[in-house]
Amino acid sequence: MSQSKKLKNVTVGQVFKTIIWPRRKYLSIGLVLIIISRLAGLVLPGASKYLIDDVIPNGDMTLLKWLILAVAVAIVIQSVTSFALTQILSVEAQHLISQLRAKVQRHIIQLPIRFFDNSKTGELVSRIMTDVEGVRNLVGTGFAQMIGGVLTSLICLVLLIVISPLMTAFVLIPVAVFGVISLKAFGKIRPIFRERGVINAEVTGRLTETLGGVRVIKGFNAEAQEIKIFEAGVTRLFLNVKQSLVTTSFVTSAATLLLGLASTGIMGIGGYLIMNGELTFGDFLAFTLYLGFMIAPIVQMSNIGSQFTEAFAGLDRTEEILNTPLESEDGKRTLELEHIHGDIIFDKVSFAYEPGKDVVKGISFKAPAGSVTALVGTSGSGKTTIAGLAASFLNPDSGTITVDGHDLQTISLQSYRSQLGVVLQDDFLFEGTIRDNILFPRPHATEEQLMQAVKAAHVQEFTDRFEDGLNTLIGERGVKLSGGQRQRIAIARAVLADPRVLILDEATSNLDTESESLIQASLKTLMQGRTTFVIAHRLSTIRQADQILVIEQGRIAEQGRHEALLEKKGRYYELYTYQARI
Ligand SMILES: Nc1ncnc2c1ncn2[C@@H]1O[C@H](COP(=O)(O)OP(=O)(O)OP(=O)(O)O)[C@@H](O)[C@H]1O
Repeated sequence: MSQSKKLKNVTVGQVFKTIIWPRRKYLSIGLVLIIISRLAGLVLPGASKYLIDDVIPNGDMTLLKWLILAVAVAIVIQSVTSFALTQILSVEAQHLISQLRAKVQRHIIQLPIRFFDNSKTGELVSRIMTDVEGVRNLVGTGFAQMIGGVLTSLICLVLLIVISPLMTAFVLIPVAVFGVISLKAFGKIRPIFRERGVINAEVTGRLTETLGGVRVIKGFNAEAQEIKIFEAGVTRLFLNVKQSLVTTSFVTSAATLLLGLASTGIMGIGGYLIMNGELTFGDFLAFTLYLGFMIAPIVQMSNIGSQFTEAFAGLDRTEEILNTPLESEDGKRTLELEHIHGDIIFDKVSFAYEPGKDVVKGISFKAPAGSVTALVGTSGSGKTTIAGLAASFLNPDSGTITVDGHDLQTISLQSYRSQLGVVLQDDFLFEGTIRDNILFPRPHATEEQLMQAVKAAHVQEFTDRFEDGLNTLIGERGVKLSGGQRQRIAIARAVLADPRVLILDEATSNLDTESESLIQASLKTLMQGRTTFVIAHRLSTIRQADQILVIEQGRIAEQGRHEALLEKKGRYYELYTYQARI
């Protein structure tokens, strides 16, 4: 709710400039087709007048033939133009949707990590896939209907005035009342549509989490709770739709009522005028038919109006995302480093997720190029945050981090991250082959480079057992891998990427001895010659580290190598002996 309040309305002018104007070619062709189609549509009521006033009373067979020919041609024109219209405009609308989806995804993926910390995955999926869908109404057939409707109504209005100004005036009053009602109504439902986007995203977000975490849910027997939460979500969605339906159906009914009353009045006035000889039967029939043609689009407008309102509401939300600054949009990040040596220095670095609550408090240390810095400490002490700062995922609130003497905040993300590698606990593998997963950071690596990485990470030890080797599919449609196997793929990927700076979050899970020793060996190769920050859980890694930082509540409590720290019998000794006891 608070999110929707923050939103600014997208204006008609903005939409015209960014969506309508660039498509002026399609839309003008569409417009011409609409004009032809609507004019053709008026041939039938026009012909009826001649049929009644001239052909039938005079028995004029020649005129009858011409009339029938004209009506038949008009109908063919109408069907051809409406086909072409749908083809041109609907296809262009879908094209626009795909372009917008790509644009929103491109933007979202470049937002800072902090943004993702605060958003649900499913919610973002919904923003990319669903929010932009409404725009099809702006460019697609909705647009054609609106322009066509306005045009038909105007032409019919002129024809009605020509036939009888008095009867036309009688019709215009309810039309004006209807106009006021519908304008008010659409102003009211725009926030409802926007709220729908929010609810939709929330419900989808939770659903994605529920399905992803199904093991935990079943493990805690929490199905009933999730069912309840989802039901509550879909009910909110239903109530929202209901609310907008009440408004739109009110508008449609108001139209039917007001315009129906007008038609009734017309019957009276028309009958009176015919009896007085001031109106012919043909004119009366044509008036009634034209009136229908004028009214139909106005009633339809309520539908189109809600489609437009929906489009605008979706655009409001899309615009909000597109206005969120990209992580690279920090004017200071202009330094391009061709090659990074990897000397990293933290100088009095502080960081807070929430203002006033520092999680990292004035930390200073040096990580020389090629060294391994192990971060140890209790849970929540700030290890991941420090690693995130070194990875440029987070920026210090005060103090500086320098890389080869340059402030990390001035280095372009592209140039730093191209020399950065991360191996995280629950590493990200996607559907595809093992080969694709390893090649992911360097899709154009040679077979030789790939094989080197595969060997270094001891991936072959298990892929050799698969019939398709490295080409084995993993994920839903392929084999399931063990935790240790997944880690080795992640390590192979990092070896192939050959980064200068490496962030490593060691897995805490206990592995069997064979896996464990293979992983240790792989990690050793991986860390060699790279500036490594490792959130260390394995004793072997900690022992070999060039320096260990013992983190306590965001500060470095102790610093040194394993043996020296043990001798000191301080905090590290306590942690170490406590772990050893377990
Ligand atoms: N995205 C976030 N928003 C707000 N607070 C956060 C966020 N991430 C972490 N914190 C807080 O910052 C503190 C340090 O967290 P951090 O993840 O760095 O600790 P850690 O030492 O890595 O813990 P662990 O070993 O359990 O992973 C914790 O108190 C945590 O609650």
